[in-house]
Amino acid sequence: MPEIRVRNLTKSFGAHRVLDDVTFTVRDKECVTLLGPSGCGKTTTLMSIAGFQTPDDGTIVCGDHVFLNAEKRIDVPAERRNLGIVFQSYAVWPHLTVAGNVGFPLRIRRQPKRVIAERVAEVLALVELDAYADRYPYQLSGGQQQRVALARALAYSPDVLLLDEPFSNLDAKLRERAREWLKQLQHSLGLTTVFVTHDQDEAMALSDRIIVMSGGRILREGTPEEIYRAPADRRVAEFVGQCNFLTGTVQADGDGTRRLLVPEFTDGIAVCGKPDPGAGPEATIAVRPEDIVLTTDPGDGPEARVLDTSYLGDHYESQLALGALRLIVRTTARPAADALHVRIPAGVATFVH
Ligand SMILES: Nc1ncnc2c1ncn2[C@@H]1O[C@H](COP(=O)(O)OP(=O)(O)OP(=O)(O)O)[C@@H](O)[C@H]1O
Repeated sequence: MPEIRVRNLTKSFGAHRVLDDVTFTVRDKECVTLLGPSGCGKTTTLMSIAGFQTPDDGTIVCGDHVFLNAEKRIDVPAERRNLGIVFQSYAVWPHLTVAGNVGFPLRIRRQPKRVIAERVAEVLALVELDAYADRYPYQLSGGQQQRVALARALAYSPDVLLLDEPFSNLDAKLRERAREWLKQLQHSLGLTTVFVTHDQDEAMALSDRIIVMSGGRILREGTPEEIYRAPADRRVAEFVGQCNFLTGTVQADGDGTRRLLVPEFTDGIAVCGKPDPGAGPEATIAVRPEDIVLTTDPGDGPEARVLDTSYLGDHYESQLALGALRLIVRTTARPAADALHVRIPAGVATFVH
């Protein structure tokens, strides 16, 4: 499968710039997710790759095939890009059976009947719907309909798969199953895939890499672990999981470690990794709720008061007060009501811009 190279995409609707210098690469066999809040430009980016939107500027290349070169006025029509596309709504035709739906792209490509029948049987087996070939969409569940849409996208062996919130109409349980199932299929077929979602759990579970967008720009790009552990940008940290933010002054220790000095933690908080907070003395760090340790040892850290605790099945989530500072903490055991001390271990806090 080819890789996709998107360079310097820019798109405005009137005075509203919805894509601003968007550049990324999706490598061969990779599943990359565009993640971000509603209106951040994910769909516009995907539709530009698909050929349903024409950016004002930039280039899109798929393998050796130049899809778009705005400067040279190259814009290959969608039907000549050989992409498999699945949208949010179940885009299956109600008047055609499952087999009729899946075979449709092959019929318009004037493939012989025998070839169509073989290929339809092959992709229906892939999406585990071989027993449903003669059913009509109204006789299928939402998840099954979405699998028909996916089978249809796979029927003509696309070079790349483009998926825009394909599971958003499914309930939570079905969504999780569909996600697992798509991941296995994507890996076993080695499909270069671009996935669009605003659901961070879905992005984390499915992707080799995640691209976080906001306001038409890419904020951060990395593996799910990199995005979660070192978000680098406050908006990314807020969007992917929960986070505590603490602002203070930076002190560099002799051994190269840096500490954030905040009034509540008299010894400061050891901060790891990049990015460098910059030349200024003030910086903000991000600390995930599950990384904060609660103890009963006064030597461990400042004393905290529990404002509220919620039981969430596999963990407890508590709101703590340390003077004026508020922290969200996630623990496996219910925190003690009093004599509670807070420790932020070295290596868990990262700088954010
Ligand atoms: N045809 C259009 N005319 C004017 N504005 C548009 C058009 N299409 C998209 N936009 C605007 O461009 C911005 C980006 O839209 P886009 O659909 O790419 O966002 P998104 O991140 O996919 O959002 P969502 O998750 O809600 O689908 C939005 O502010 C949207 O209102």
